[in-house]
Amino acid sequence: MAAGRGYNDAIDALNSLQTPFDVIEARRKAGIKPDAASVREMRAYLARVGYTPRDLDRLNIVHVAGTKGKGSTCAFVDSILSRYQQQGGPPTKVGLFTSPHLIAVRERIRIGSAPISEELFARYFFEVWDRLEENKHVAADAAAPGSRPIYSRYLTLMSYHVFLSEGVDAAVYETGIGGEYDATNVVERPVASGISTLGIDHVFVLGNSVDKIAWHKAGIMKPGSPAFTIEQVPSAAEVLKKRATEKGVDLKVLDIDPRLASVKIRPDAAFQKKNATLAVALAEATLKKLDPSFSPNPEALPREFVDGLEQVVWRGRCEVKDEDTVIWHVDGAHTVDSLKMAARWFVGECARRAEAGPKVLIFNQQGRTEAVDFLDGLCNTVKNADPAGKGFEHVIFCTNVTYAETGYKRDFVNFQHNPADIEKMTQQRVFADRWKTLDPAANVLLIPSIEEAINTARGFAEKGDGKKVQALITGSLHLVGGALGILEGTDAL
Ligand SMILES: Nc1ncnc2c1ncn2[C@@H]1O[C@H](COP(=O)(O)OP(=O)(O)OP(=O)(O)O)[C@@H](O)[C@H]1O
Ligand SMILES: [Mg+2]
Ligand SMILES: [Mg+2]
Repeated sequence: MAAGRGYNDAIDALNSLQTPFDVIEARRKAGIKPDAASVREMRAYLARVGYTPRDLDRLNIVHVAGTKGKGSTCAFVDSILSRYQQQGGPPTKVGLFTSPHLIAVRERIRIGSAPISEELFARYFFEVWDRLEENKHVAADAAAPGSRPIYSRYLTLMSYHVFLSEGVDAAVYETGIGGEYDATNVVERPVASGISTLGIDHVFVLGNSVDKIAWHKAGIMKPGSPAFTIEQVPSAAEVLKKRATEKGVDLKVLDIDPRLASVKIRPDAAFQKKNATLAVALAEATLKKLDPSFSPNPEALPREFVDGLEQVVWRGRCEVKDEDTVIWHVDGAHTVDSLKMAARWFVGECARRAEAGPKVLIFNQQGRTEAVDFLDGLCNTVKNADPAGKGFEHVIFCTNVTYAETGYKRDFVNFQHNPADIEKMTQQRVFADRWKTLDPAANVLLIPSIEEAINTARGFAEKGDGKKVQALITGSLHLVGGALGILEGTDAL
């Protein structure tokens, strides 16, 4: 481990906790997946850091699982609760834990909606590091003495330490993968649980059908805590209902909240209204718990809710950035369904412009072979929206390597992918071949870094007739985070 104890040292130490590519592969082949032991292990680490699950009750946790919309829902809840905090509370301090990160690791742990500072991050990171070492024999049956949690679990563990140390009294938690065996599921008495839209993702860990996936997500519902979800596909809805009954949980299935009719939800799309509906219910449940005098008004949302929903900041999702020669559309969608959604949003934005130039796609998704099937919906949605059936003119597949010269930004170092695949652009070649069959008219390019991909798109504007290029950057939050970092520099956080 590095000798220093600054932020960069913390990120280096954290990166050392990534499971390397060859270990991931070996586990995959052996069929090893997270199970109940993963949560026992988290509890053991929690004990080594000095906490019991009872201590987490002080955080009044709102817990959110789902395939898509978790982060957005959490951001809405955080934003609403923050308005109450700003007026003197309750709550007095709001914490937000999300994943993955877009620009910097510390984004995952926020207080008052702002990522914790580098200084605070480094301090708490090493406090956890030292406590794990000092107490390495505690609960030795559940976690090997001297072992450390892997990357995402370490951050989860650290978030509890940060929030408890800083006196957070309402904390919004996004699950990492699934729910039942997720690191965040050490919480036993959440204030409320919410399950956002379910679909197919993380097939190896969670299973290959929506009902299997729903079983995992349902694992965050806890007896004694209210639970909410929104409309789901029937097979998912059924599993959620069944598991709620088994657990003795009263699961409320919410239709789009009619009180949102007068609220400007962005983007103006049904999926986002579902996220907002869920967020409103979760925020109401939290406020009821924290303030016995709070009672929801069934007719209209209070000002704090409206402001919280309308002014939420959730970067990298449906963002438009108007540059001199390029209009960038940036969205971190990375499943079949959410990419269709992103494509629809993109064509909607393009349709509003009378004078506009060629459409350019910058796409990547690293390490998931099934990602090649993400392309069909993306290609066809754009083609079908055009009266002449014209799709993207230029299609760029790049890696998630940030810079042409210096490689990855420290916060994006990733040992979990096969380095040879990135070097040879193996995955991008598969994407390119597929796109050529989907749209033979497209100019398909392979470009090694995000920086060069962005410059290539800018180049199309120079060669064009002065009309602005309309570019969509999508497929991966790593790609989108790297792109925003390049487009905005350090201001992106
Ligand atoms: N309810 C939803 N249904 C379908 N797609 C959605 C929904 N909510 C958001 N999306 C799409 O998915 C993208 C990611 O949204 P968000 O960050 O809220 O999801 P997440 O569940 O946190 O995903 P991740 O797996 O990256 O953690 C958005 O940019 C949007 O395109
Ligand atoms: Mg996900
Ligand atoms: Mg997320």
